[in-house]
Amino acid sequence: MATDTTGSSAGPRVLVQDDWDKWYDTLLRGFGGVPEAAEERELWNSLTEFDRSLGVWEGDACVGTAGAFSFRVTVPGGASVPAAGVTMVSVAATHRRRGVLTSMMRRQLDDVRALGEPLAVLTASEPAIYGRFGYGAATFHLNAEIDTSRVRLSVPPGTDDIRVRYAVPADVLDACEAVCARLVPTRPGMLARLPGWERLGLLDPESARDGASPLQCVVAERDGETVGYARYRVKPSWETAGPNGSVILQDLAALDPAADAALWRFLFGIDLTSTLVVKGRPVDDAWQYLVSDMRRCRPWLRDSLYLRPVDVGAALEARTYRAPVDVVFEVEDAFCPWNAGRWRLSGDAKGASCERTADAADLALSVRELGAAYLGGVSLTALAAAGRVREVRRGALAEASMGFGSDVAPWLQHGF
Ligand SMILES: CC(=O)SCCNC(=O)CCNC(=O)[C@H](O)C(C)(C)COP(=O)(O)OP(=O)(O)OC[C@H]1O[C@@H](n2cnc3c(N)ncnc32)[C@H](O)[C@@H]1OP(=O)(O)O
Repeated sequence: MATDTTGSSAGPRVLVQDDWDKWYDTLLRGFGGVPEAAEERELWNSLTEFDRSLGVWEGDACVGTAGAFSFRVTVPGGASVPAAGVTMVSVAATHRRRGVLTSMMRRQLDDVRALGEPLAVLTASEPAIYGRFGYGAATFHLNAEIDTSRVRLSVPPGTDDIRVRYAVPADVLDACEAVCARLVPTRPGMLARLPGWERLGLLDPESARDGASPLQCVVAERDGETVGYARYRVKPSWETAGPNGSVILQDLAALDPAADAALWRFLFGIDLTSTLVVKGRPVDDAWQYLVSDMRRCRPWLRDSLYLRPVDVGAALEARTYRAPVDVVFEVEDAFCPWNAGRWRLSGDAKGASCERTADAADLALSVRELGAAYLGGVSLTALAAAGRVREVRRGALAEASMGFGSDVAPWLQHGF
């Protein structure tokens, strides 16, 4: 990757430490200009990968920002694949719609390719921005607002063997991280933790609480071993008819069904509350199958991780396929033309090869659809029904769609 830090043209140039404050203030202003608490700002400064962060400057004024983190993302089959985590994208409102974002996306994807990362991933402030650059929505978040005064939870056998106890979040951080680390390989879309990122889960600025308590934490233990945890806030409310508080779940992880159910049972039962607000959960989260009344849980979905294959061949080879696939894809990729053309994918549950071919195409699609389907959460059949994938050889769609699917819903465990 280029490390030019001297460029004075309007093109993107690599960020240096001394410019970070100006660069970050440009980013904050792009998101409305509300200052961040010192601990949050300091955390993002420490996590910034300077050699892969870009700024666009006009004189000494920063007018564009874009960063990338060197993530590894779990793909179907359990491998952990290098992925650029695109982040901190903004363009000054004085310079919008002049191609500044496009110039940063161009430079960034060229750099990602040069680094040999097969994938780029991001979460989007607005879904309409990144499709043109080849990103497809690959994972979704389940959100809910559960009426815990009405909805009952039935728990599986073994739940009573779990002890749920309060803990200071920082005191049990290592044990919580160990739980997460065991879960990362089990679900496509999850990110392996980079050094320093564990602090994200402890961030607790007053500005983020909206009247709720500081972060609270419980751990689930079986025979003294930590098998899960939940971090949440409580927002009390006193009304004429009595207490009507809310529990706002930040994150929860558990190693088995009993530990998971014990944590949800705890959250459902916190005194003086009648609503459990749940955001950013996997779409197949187990609590849905334990509740007495799903309608009163008010579930809704939101797009979460957008994925772009930067090297189609390497990306398709990096994952496995739950049923045998032998299909030629005709890939359209206007923004990264090195991907365009025909690729033969041959794979199964053990491994895969994906090479350039002159053979006739079986399926035609753009790299954006390939990105959407890549983690197994969006089916190629569904995309074909929307006209986004075209079946050329009869039978190829069902074969590829079956192979690409994932039994476990892909999920991104936190934003970035
Ligand atoms: C991964 C992340 O960090 S997500 C965060 C993204 N940042 C934000 O939302 C902060 C606020 N918004 C901004 O800073 C800017 O408006 C940006 C970054 C979204 C766009 O920057 P710009 O420099 O204006 O984009 P640029 O001029 O390169 O636009 C390229 C194309 O995308 C389109 N586009 C840009 N932004 C949007 C949008 N929000 N919605 C729909 N289309 C958009 C443009 O219309 C243009 O289309 P065209 O090629 O057909 O003319």
